Amino acid sequence: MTELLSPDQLEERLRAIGAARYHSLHPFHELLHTGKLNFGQVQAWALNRYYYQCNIPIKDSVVLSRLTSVEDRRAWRQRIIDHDGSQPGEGGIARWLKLTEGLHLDTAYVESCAGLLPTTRFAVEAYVHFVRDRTVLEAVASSLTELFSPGIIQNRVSGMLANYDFISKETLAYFNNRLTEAPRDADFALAYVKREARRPDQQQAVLAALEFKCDVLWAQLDALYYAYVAPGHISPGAFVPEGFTTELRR
Ligand SMILES: O=C(O)c1cc(C(=O)O)c2c(n1)C(=O)C(=O)c1cc(C(=O)O)[nH]c1-2
Repeated sequence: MTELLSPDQLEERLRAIGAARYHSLHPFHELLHTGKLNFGQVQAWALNRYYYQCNIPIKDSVVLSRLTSVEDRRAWRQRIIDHDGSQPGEGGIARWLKLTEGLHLDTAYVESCAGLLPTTRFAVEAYVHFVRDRTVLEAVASSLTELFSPGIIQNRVSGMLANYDFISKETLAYFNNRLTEAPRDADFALAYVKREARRPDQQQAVLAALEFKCDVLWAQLDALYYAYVAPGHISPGAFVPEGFTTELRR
């Protein structure tokens, strides 16, 4: 029988999953942050990640609809506002489009999602389906990768600014807001699971939800690596950068 963990032991186990499986450890991120990728490879990353960005508020709307307490919904709805904004041109999705625009990608093409790698689509959709089909506790727990995102975002922003002449503070503005939004969201989700996971089976489900989410993030980077770095097999129909080469910058 699995033992019942104290709330703090549960947190410790969650943090251990992040330390072992978060996408900060993926070799594609290492290349991205240290300036090794060429322009086309960075374009491919931003284009594919757009699909994650635009599905996050859909995912959060599903979670919102499943939370039964007014207080929890009040807190959760801020996530949707953060990404969708309250006016045209505001919010995280619009800020992500500033990045893709800065990388010379046509906005209509990005928004059409026509150039995605199939794995990007499948991984992101698996996340949306997970929060719909599993318990609301697992749905909340699956957002807990955000506990680990401020570190990688800081590395990414400083690394990309230092290493790519085609990247500026303005194009990376998306990440500024995340540095305050992510800890706020993660604190809420962590308190929620520590409070609500009161049985061993629920605690195991929470841990498995975080592992699942790490897989969602990891699979997206595996797909980028396979298509745009090595061996460089771009899926039929997916984005092909101009003058595509898998040669890395030195
Ligand atoms: O840049 C990153 O590495 C990163 C990671 C994650 C994450 O850990 O899921 C998110 C984000 N960014 C992000 O910008 C974001 O809005 C976000 C929402 C969520 C979520 O699961 O609800 N994760 C993340």
